[in-house]
Parts: sequence; structure tokens; C-alpha cells
Amino acid sequence: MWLTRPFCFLTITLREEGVYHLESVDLQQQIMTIIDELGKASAKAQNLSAPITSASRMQSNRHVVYILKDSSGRPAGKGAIIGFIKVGYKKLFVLDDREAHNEVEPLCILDFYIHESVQRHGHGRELFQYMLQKERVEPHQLAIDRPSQKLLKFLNKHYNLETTVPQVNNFVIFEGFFAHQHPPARKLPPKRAEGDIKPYSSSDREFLKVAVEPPWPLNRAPRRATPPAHPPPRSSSLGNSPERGPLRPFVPEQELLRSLRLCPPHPTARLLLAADPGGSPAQRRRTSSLPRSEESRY
Ligand SMILES: CC(=O)SCCNC(=O)CCNC(=O)[C@H](O)C(C)(C)COP(=O)(O)OP(=O)(O)OC[C@H]1O[C@@H](n2cnc3c(N)ncnc32)[C@H](O)[C@@H]1OP(=O)(O)O
Repeated sequence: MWLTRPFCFLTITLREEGVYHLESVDLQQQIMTIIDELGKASAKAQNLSAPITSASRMQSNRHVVYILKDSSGRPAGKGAIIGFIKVGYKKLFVLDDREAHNEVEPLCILDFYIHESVQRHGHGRELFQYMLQKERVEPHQLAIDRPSQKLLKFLNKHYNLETTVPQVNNFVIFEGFFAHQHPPARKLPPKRAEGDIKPYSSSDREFLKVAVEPPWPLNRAPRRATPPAHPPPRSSSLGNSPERGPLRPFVPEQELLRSLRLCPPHPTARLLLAADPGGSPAQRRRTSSLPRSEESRY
């Protein structure tokens, strides 16, 4: 679907050095509030017990959030935030189609949300395309952190991603993943015990398991070692979300968007925009001071 209204994108990464030197502390505060609100809305939409995206978590990692904003929205031209996608590079051990472990560090889709009132209008694709372009990756190069059914359908429809390579962690990769690893995927000795690979391959959503596990004896269902090609919807482990009516705009726009008219960019916003706040994606990866495995996963 072609988007006719003026839309713009914000690219935010809170750990990049430049962002800490924003001229306006107020702007940074507002952006942090927006990220918190988006994280909560996404968690609610996915029936998660807690947000996996928050400003405080983003300050301790190098994840990047792309936000889609409708610049022409109401009230009074202040615009409305439509959704976001959070991505980040992670070291993972993934199985190839011969079940050999490969150490890779792909770009991972960690969280993705479009407001309920405008889903299936093409906004998700618009945002996803923008992210692909900025990160300079192809869809089949991505690893997806426990995708919802909606996201699996989305990837199938827009990018023909259907055949998955079965994994023992929560990440989903698709056929073609190994053809495009740069640098080439490192082969490891054949299959090790699952326990050995967990520290590297933990999902951002791992901590949620603790929160959602029902008390004994309700927690006795056997665990699957290998997620199915199409993992069950999150509601299967978390319960169905209650029916609810249309949501009100989830961000108090008047307050939060006062300083967020970022199209076209103004000086204060420049550091936040996709026009390379911290260099190319490759440069951003290289600036990490911590070993990847020690970085916070949130
Ligand atoms: C790693 C993770 O982040 S997993 C979590 C992913 N996020 C969620 O599940 C939160 C709730 N869902 C959403 O926020 C959105 O539906 C997104 C982000 C998945 C997709 O954004 P949208 O703006 O709806 O996508 P867009 O309009 O570009 O594409 C629509 C396609 O997405 C898929 N899709 C979107 N919503 C649904 C739905 N309710 N049921 C089934 N498929 C859906 C379909 O393939 C759909 O095409 P169709 O309408 O022809 O069937």
C-alpha cells in the first residue's frame, strides 16, 4: 500500500556518545518517555508480562530504535507516533541445515510494533524497509527474536520469507541466512549440549519466562527443545489477551511531541536522526567497548 501522508522516521540509540550531549535535556527526556510508552504498548500487544523495550535498557546497550511518525496527524499538526522497530547485533550460535553450530553476529529484530488502529495499512512495511535501508541488510540476513504469528505472516507476505532453519534457541532465521554472512559464519565443532550455547544465544525475551511461568503444578508441561518452524503465538504461553476496544492514542502527544518535529531536521534533532548519528552500522558495531556477550540484552 502506498502511503500518502507525510511520514518521517526517527532513529534513536541512547548509548551513542552524541546523544548524551544533546543541547536539550528536555528533548532527551521526552524521547525516553516515548520509548517507554512504545515499549509498554508493544508488550501489551504481544501479551508480554513486561516491556522488552525501555529507555533505561537502551542506555545499557547499542540497540537502535526506528520510530515512524505521521507528521500530518492531529492534534494541530503535531503528529502521531505510529510504531517502532528495535534492532541490534547479537552474537548467536545458530544451526545450519546440517545441524552444525555456527557463530554469527547478525542484525536481530528485537521488538516491532505498529499501533493497533493502523495495523495492516502498510506502515509496518514502510518502517521495516527504512530500517533495512539504514542498516544495509537484506531480510534473509536477519535473525528474529521469537517472532509473533503476525510478524511471521508479515515477513512471508512482504519478503517471501517462509522456510525457517530450525534452531534450539528462540531466534528464527530463514533459508538464505548462511549465504550472506559477512564475515563468513565460523564453523564450530559439531553439535554441543544446548546448555553450552545458551549464554550467547539468549533472547531479549528470556527474562520474561521467569515472570510468566505458572506455579507448580501448572508448570509441568514438557519443554520443546526445538521451536517449531512457526512458533506458537505468544498467547499460547501467556494466555489470551482480554478483548479490548480501540485504544486511545498511546502517547500523550501534546506533551511528548512538542520537541519532536524532526522533519525536516533541526539542529537539536540532528544527532538523533538516521543521518548517521554514530557512523555507519559497521562503525557502530566496532565502537563497542564491552565484549558482546557481556552487554545487557535489553
Ligand atoms: C521480534 C518481534 O518483534 S515479534 C513481535 C511483532 N509485533 C507484534 O506482533 C505486535 C502486533 N503487531 C503489529 O504491531 C503489526 O501487525 C506488525 C508490526 C507485525 C506489522 O505491521 P503492519 O503495519 O500491520 O504491517 P503491514 O500493514 O505493512 O503488512 C500487513 C501484513 O502483515 C501481516 N499482519 C499484520 N497484522 C496481522 C494480523 N492481525 N493477522 C495476520 N497477519 C497480520 C499480514 O501479512 C498482513 O498482510 P494482509 O493484511 O494482506 O494479511
